[in-house]
Amino acid sequence: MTNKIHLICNEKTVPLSENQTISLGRKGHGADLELSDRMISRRHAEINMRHDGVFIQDLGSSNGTFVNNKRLEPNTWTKISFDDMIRLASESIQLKQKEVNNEKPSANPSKFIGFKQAIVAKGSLSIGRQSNNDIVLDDPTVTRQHAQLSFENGSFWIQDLGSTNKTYLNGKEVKTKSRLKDSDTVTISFYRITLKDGAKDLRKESSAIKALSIQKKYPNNKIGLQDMSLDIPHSTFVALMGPSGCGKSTLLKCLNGENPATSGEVFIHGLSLADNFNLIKKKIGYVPQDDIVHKELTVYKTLYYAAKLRLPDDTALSEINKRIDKVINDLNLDQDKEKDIRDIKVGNLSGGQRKRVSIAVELLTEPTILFLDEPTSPLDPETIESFLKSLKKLAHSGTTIVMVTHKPEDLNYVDQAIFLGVQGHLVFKGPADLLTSHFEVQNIVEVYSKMSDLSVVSTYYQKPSKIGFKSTNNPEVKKEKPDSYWLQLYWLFSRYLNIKLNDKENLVLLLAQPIIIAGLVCLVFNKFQVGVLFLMAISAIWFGVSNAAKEIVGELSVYRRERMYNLNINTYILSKWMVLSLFALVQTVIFVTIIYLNFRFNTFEGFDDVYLRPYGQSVLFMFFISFSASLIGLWLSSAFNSTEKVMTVVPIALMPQIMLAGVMTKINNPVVEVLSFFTLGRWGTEGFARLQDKASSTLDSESEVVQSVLTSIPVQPPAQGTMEVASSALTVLDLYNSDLVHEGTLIGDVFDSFDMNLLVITLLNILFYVMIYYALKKKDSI
Ligand SMILES: Nc1ncnc2c1ncn2[C@@H]1O[C@H](COP(=O)(O)OP(=O)(O)OP(=O)(O)O)[C@@H](O)[C@H]1O
Repeated sequence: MTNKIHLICNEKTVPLSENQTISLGRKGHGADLELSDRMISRRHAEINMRHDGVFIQDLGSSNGTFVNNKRLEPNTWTKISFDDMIRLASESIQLKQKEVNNEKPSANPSKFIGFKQAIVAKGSLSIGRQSNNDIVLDDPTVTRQHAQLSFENGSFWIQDLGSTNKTYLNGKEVKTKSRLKDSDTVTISFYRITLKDGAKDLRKESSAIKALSIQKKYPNNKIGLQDMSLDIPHSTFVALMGPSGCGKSTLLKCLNGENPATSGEVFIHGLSLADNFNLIKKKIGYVPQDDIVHKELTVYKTLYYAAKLRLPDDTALSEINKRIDKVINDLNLDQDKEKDIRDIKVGNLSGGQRKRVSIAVELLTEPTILFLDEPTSPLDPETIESFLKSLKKLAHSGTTIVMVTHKPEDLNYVDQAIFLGVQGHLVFKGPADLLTSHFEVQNIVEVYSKMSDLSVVSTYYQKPSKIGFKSTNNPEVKKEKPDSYWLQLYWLFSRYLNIKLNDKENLVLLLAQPIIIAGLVCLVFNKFQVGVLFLMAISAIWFGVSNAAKEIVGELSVYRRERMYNLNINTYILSKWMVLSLFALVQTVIFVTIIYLNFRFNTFEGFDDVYLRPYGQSVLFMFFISFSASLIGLWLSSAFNSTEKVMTVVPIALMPQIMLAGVMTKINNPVVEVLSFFTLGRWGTEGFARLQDKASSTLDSESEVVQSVLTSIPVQPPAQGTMEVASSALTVLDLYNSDLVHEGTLIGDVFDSFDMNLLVITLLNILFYVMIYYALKKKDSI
């Protein structure tokens, strides 16, 4: 039996060992001593026993830590003794000396000194989120059974058990069972595991953000940020301010890895951002200036799909719902008792609520740091107050928040401020209430005006000391592939389909399009002819392009944010293409059915066999054109940065489809013909003509009649006179444009079959797919 110091709270007792830090926090958040009072912050306080006594420090909790009724300064160690009254919010804690049996190796080695012995004794230790693991890492981004440490053949080993967010050994993903040396570091989420120290939560050990001598130069040689260093402690709420264009967003993107610094290094909880980006990015929340939510989805669906796309695959629905409830509660989103906010569409929320939903999406993964770019700009003063109060509460319960703002009054809610002068100079970092005195002015507005003058800025510029710092150039940050392509594709498809189906107005318009256009075709053409086939091809192109043109550009902020997290470009494109194709199929069926029925039952007397045929193949071919045209629309949508620009270029993309199809005018110029190879208008019309001729040729006896009807119908202006309508033996192909489909053209007979038409369209699809891919990839570095 030995005497040991214990911490006692309610019925719980935790022994203290020398050099051991015990964390205290709210139940369910992985603290060593968990307290159930809701007033307790997630990471409330820490107690540490050293050779010279026992010390306590408050970790910036919302409701404070008290020793003998005196509130402790956050992040400052205070010595405590057996007689002290220690209180965390309303929970009392006592320090006591107790007699205990000598300990045996613990089941949870993270709380045990002999970590290596524990592995040897058990043979292997499981690591994961679920409570039955030997090492429990209570973090939503950790998989239930995440990894395993083992001792075999005289060596220690680490193996990832197929976790969603991976296990890293010295910064590299553990793909196969790997030998572990004493000097190695295993990282899972923000837990660092070494054979010497066991599992440690890095968030408790070092500053949240440390930037060492970072600089940003844009490719056009414009300086985004001048050399600067920063150190942001954990659980602080920081305002990032400065005149317009001084580099606030640039700094935010350097710190969160979206657009890394050109030189220098950023550390997040002691881990190099460049070396560990794939790990760190899962624990960073970032809400850019634009909302990162879809207006068509309800709040619940928004959070549900975000959870499905970001949390480990094995997260049960009950866990997801619990997390959704928690983030809604943390952000005070459920104040309206009349209607559950979960059921309200994001588009029907106020600006402040919408911003909170964007933040809620980010909080699902329990980020350790939250970057917010001007969240208060669109909010009214009343909303700002409650909004910033909930952010402050969030920061003091463990989430470091860096918020870009222009509003001086926001400083009343933050702990620290960082101020940038023009041209990216760091001119102030420290407690927010010292900002004006630092610049010897009366108010923040004067700080702004002083820091807009370059000559004044240089006197306040805080140039970092380079002593002992080795500069790294261009820390390359790579975007990661998703954890499962199929699952990501499934959830993206499902979310996008939901968005489209929820937009009822758009749905009605989509269905009205084929009815109106096909109706007009039937009205204008009293008999079936090549002009109808041409308009079928052009309508299919129109459906495809117009349905897709706004679909990427309209959600660029969501794309960029998700891409930073783990979005794969291919699954993204495919999810869009699949949903758009479904709509294209419905539109095509409606269109072809109307055309078919009209010309089937409304024929010239004696020419009953002249109508659109075969029905099935016509539907499939028109769908194929529309499906292919969706790619043109998606390419336009990915190549430009605003919906207005895309809508301006849509007609430019559509006109060649009409002009180069060979119906309006004969194609007899080699340059124009080469251009026509790249249009769906040409291959679509030609394909329809071939289908028609194939069907007519089976009519044997009537074939001449068929052909004569086709040729006997005058082509509508302006095509009059442009077609060969000379002989009654002509086919639709002849009517269409003999130069395009017969010998004597650049490519002669090579494409003289329907199958070849399909092949060319397929090749065009590949071309456009590659173009979309690279247009989207380019957005990574912007
Ligand atoms: N991708 C880029 N390429 C070139 N220059 C850029 C790029 N992004 C930003 N800049 C320039 O870097 C400077 C800082 O821009 P940044 O957007 O970071 O400023 P800001 O302080 O956030 O501005 P605001 O308050 O208006 O949002 C500006 O002069 C801007 O024109």
